[in-house]
Amino acid sequence: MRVLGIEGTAWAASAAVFDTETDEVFIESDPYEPESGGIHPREAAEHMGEAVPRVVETALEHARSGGGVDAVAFSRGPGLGPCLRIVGTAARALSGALDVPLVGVNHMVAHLEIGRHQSGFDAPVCLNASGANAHLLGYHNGRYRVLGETMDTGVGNAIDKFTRHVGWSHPGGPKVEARARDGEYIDLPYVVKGMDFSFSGIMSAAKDAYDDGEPVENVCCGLQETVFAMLTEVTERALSLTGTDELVLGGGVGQNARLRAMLREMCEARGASFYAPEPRFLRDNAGMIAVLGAKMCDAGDTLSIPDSAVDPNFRPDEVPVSWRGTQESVARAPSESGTVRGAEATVTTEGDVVRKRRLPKEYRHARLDERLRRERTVAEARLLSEARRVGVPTPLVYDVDLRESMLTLQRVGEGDLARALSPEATRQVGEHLATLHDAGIVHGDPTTRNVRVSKETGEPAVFLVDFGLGFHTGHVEDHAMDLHVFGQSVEGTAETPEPLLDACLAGYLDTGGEAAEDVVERLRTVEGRGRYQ
Ligand SMILES: C[C@@H](O)[C@H](NC(=O)OP(=O)(O)OC[C@H]1O[C@@H](n2cnc3c(N)ncnc32)[C@H](O)[C@@H]1O)C(=O)O
Ligand SMILES: Nc1ncnc2c1ncn2[C@@H]1O[C@H](COP(=O)(O)OP(=O)(O)OP(=O)(O)O)[C@@H](O)[C@H]1O
Ligand SMILES: [Fe+2]
Repeated sequence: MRVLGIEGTAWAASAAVFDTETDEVFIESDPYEPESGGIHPREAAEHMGEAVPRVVETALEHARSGGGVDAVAFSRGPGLGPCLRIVGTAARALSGALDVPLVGVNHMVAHLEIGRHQSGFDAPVCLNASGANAHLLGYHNGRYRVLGETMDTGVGNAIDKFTRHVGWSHPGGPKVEARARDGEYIDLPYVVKGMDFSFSGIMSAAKDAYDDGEPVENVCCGLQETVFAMLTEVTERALSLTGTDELVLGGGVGQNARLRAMLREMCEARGASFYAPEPRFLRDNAGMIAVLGAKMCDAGDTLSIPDSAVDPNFRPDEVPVSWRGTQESVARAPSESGTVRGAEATVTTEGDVVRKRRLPKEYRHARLDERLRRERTVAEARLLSEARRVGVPTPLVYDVDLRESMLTLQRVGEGDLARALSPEATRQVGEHLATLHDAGIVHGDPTTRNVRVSKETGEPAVFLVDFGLGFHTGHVEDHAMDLHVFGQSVEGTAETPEPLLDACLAGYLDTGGEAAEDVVERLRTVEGRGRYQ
């Protein structure tokens, strides 16, 4: 089968032909390059109007030599409405004229499927690092689950905003990469919440540093080291949570050599396999649309013209994944023998005592690494004790060794919640989170791996562990984020998440009273936020 792919969500007018027999992908692209500032939707659409017919013609010419095409696949979203509509119109017209099926592809899922296709991995975690997006996806229960994502802008857009501020032309990513090579690392805010993260604080700090006279190459270096360390950390957390040992990278920012080096190093250190497609498949391109289009077409997942509207806010977790088995999953049964390797630390159990040591992470800048290990060890020791004082079951802290970033803790529970999920247990998680929040504490990373379950007395009793990302706050948004992080971890790994999540919220509301109602309301906003900016 040969599939024609058409891409044009924002800047790349691109057409491709994928031949399923030879696995060859022919790509013809024509980028829109704004004269000044960022991507302007109207100008971008004008570019699509001119360039799409041209690149399509070139691709079709290529296909004709092989006998034509058997299907037309196009990017349905997410992206800029005016651009998407031009691509949609072109695709509909072509499928009609050539009398072949029409396939509507989610651009973000295409960014990850190309890596899965080329790597041959079964069930990887996927990091999409693109301009308008940044998220971690894993296939589970018939959908791609968002395990973590940006709480504000996409990673490329964040970098591009900084480069606009210093007067560089779009796109800024490659310029930051080049200048960072001559720079020295500077400290910038580092914000991760479980597997979610945010760029707004670091971007304002980077602009301020530049305005205050810090040499731009140093700001570029600090920016890359911080932003990519954040992405690598949350990726490692997703590997740890799901138990998988495969990672694929997608998206235009994936062209950055420093990001790829960090991810590769992190994977090597934990014995995971890493795959990054070559650059022509990382940046926006129609090749990835054609490749996923072929899989969808093969599964009979085609569109009638009336159902083929584009969707500028098309989320990857909305896509019914027709081309994969429903039993496949990114989640593996966690192993718990001897030394456990979390995302951050190595945990060794000796009788009733566990030693949690935050070993240096070679992938991140030594100064950043030292700062994070120290801050988190201190926060964890303090918050474990404070939580315990307000009545939340946590391990006793026996010893704190800051030089080694090591905590000696009481061993609690017989296993992780990930292996003992029940509505009774998640209800208790809800209750404990409400108690914590009422005391002005957030956990910061309440996943199913950071809750221990004991069944000594028959009924499950849960303990919260791993407060390294916790902090003091009375903000509704921070409290809602705790619930959101827990929800994402349950959805990404549980067989039937709904009753578990309902029980958690019921426990939260029963214990937390009126304040909890505000938090749950905010949770709905957090979940419904269209984060594509
Ligand atoms: C929805 C769709 O239109 C959007 N596409 C998109 O953002 O284009 P993409 O090609 O995936 O990524 C472009 C981004 O990738 C960044 N970029 C390109 N080369 C880079 C490099 N060497 N280092 C860092 N960033 C780089 C650019 O600065 C720009 O922000 C998306 O996938 O989010
Ligand atoms: N006090 C404890 N008692 C029993 N088991 C524990 C205790 N603390 C941690 N563990 C176990 O060790 C695992 C890793 O611990 P922890 O989550 O603290 O490390 P981490 O590296 O910060 O993990 P991550 O960042 O991936 O959540 C936990 O999933 C849990 O199974
Ligand atoms: Fe993209």
